[in-house]
Amino acid sequence: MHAIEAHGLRRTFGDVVAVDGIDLVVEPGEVVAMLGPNGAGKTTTIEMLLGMRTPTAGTVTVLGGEPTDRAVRARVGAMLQDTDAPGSLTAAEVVDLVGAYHPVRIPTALALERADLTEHAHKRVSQLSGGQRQRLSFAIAMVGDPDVLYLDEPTAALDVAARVELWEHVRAFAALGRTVVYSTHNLAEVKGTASRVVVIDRGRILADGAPEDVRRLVEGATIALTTDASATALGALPGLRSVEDPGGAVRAVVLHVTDPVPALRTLLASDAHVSALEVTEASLEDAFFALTGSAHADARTTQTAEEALR
Ligand SMILES: Nc1ncnc2c1ncn2[C@@H]1O[C@H](COP(=O)(O)OP(=O)(O)OP(=O)(O)O)[C@@H](O)[C@H]1O
Repeated sequence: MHAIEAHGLRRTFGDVVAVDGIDLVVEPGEVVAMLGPNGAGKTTTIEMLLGMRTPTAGTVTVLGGEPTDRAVRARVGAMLQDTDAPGSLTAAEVVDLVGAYHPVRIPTALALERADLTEHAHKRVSQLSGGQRQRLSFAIAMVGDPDVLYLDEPTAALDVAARVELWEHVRAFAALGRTVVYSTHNLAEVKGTASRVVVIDRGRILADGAPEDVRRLVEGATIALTTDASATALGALPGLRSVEDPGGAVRAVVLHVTDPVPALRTLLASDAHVSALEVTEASLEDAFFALTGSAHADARTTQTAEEALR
């Protein structure tokens, strides 16, 4: 049995097509990162997988049943972007309440511990900071010991240390063989956590596979170096992406090219002094930009680099 099976999922809001025909089959134990820019349709997709939002078209099955079935809901945990809990209750009381709904649950203290909220357990929700409230949402999502866990941009309000902790807890949870689907627009949050990445933009899936496979969808390399080459010489290089300290005698330069060899040959054949040379193959970030058409953003950067050299 698949953990999640969605076919032809579509959702419109008036004229806006938020989700435009998504097919997604997730097996138990997979950790899927739904990666996409703002407005890509990630939240709407998660809401439909949760049975909270009715699809305009398409079907969803979770753990072999309807996502709206009580028995299915009891085995699903969700951390959404804005979960409201009664401000007058303490964090522990809220987790307790949600735990009482689940036939199988973990102790409240353990859920709070996994969310690093133990020391704030007896604070009222209204007294928690934004990040602490987000961690409370994580504790709520975990208390029912779910088989399927959805996390919608779970680290948005968290500081760096809290982010690291949260991903450690997610990885430990996934290591138990549970299914996790999370949304993010932060590439750093794909690496090391997701076993699979689904790149989504304008309501459609653009790529779906292991992070390594998605990265391989784009060819190319990034060349970083420091040089005293003239502005004219730099301007003639292909794939110029950024120039640091354009007015200085020595500049840090980044190029993105399909084939690094001709660019390197041009550079090294010139009289310019080149140091700190680093060539790296295309990253997941490059793949993401290429797939989502955020290449426009790249073009803008290049233009800025060229303008900086003028
Ligand atoms: N309730 C709604 N009413 C009208 N339009 C909506 C509604 N919810 C979402 N949309 C629109 O649907 C599109 C997809 O939104 P969604 O929130 O699913 O994207 P997202 O990928 O989660 O974005 P973000 O990263 O910014 O949270 C957007 O254009 C959004 O404005």
